[in-house]
Amino acid sequence: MSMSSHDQVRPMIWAGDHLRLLDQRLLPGEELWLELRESEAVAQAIREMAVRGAPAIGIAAAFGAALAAREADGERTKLMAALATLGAARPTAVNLEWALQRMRGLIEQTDARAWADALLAEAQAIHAQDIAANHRIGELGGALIERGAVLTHCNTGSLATGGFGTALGVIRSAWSDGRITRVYADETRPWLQGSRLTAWELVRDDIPVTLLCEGAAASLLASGEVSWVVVGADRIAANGDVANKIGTYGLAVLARHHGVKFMVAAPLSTVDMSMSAGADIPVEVRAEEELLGCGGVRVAAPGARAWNPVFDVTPASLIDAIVTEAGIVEQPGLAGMHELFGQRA
Ligand SMILES: CSC[C@@H](O)[C@@H](O)C(=O)COP(=O)(O)O
Repeated sequence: MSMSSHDQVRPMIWAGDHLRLLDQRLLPGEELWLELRESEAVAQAIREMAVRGAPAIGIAAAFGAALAAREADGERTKLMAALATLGAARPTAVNLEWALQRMRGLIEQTDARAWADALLAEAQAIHAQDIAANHRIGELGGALIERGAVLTHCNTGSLATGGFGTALGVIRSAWSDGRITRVYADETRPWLQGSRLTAWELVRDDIPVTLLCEGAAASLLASGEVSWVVVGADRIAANGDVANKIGTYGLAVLARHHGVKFMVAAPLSTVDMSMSAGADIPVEVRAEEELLGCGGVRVAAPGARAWNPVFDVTPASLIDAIVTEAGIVEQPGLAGMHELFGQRA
């Protein structure tokens, strides 16, 4: 199935009795929709990055839980085991566990015979709420941007969420208000979410995008052209520390050094007030092979090893604003985070 330019991209669609999922590993070359009929297939799609991006994996897991409810046929142990498998698929983005906790709460409140319908309705609600949250984040974050160029990292757009995007939603919104002169996007090694996915989304929206390798970010920020670095998040701790795609921390250091503002845009489902500081956030380390090659072709010298952490933690002190659908925390710290989020997230 192909999509024409300007269609709203959705990373997944519930198709009556199964989940249709756009395989992000093949973009932009091929638009292949996977048909997932079992919860284990959804867990595998999350583990193997067919779907990625914190909110999107939470939504996919919710649909996976709905499939699991059908498979379990009223057997609580079976259903809970399937939810545990989904939850273990990736460790850093709290959105995954957040969505599954909503499902567990519902299982407690609902008669076993109604689990399948109730969990499906909840998954659809999570999906719709995420899209609405993104639009609000876009409005709030977009209004912070003074006219200038922005730099973003990884992919935080429609593909990484229910639709529209977090950091990319901010950029979309500020672009349509005429506040952005140019969008720079890091290519984002090793999965190239920037060059494959962010560029694909922006080009479809007729928003000009200029790619750079992460190593060029210092020179770009030194040039004075960029007014904001805008990124997403996989988990935000109670003190405002932020886990996001590897390389985000380096960008925040560079931004502070060059007097460039640094914004984190994320929905409430990414805020984890139970985690007191970023040091406690589990950081996923993926296979060495992902880094030793490119596009499936080995490029590193034979015998070389690789260290492949796929997220890092940016201290709150380097962040100027955390933007959520509930509002903005400026210069985030414990007090500001508690004032806005309390026990909500
Ligand atoms: C709105 S997406 C926010 C984050 O999930 C995003 O910046 C990111 O780090 C995605 O990492 P990925 O490994 O592609 O799942």
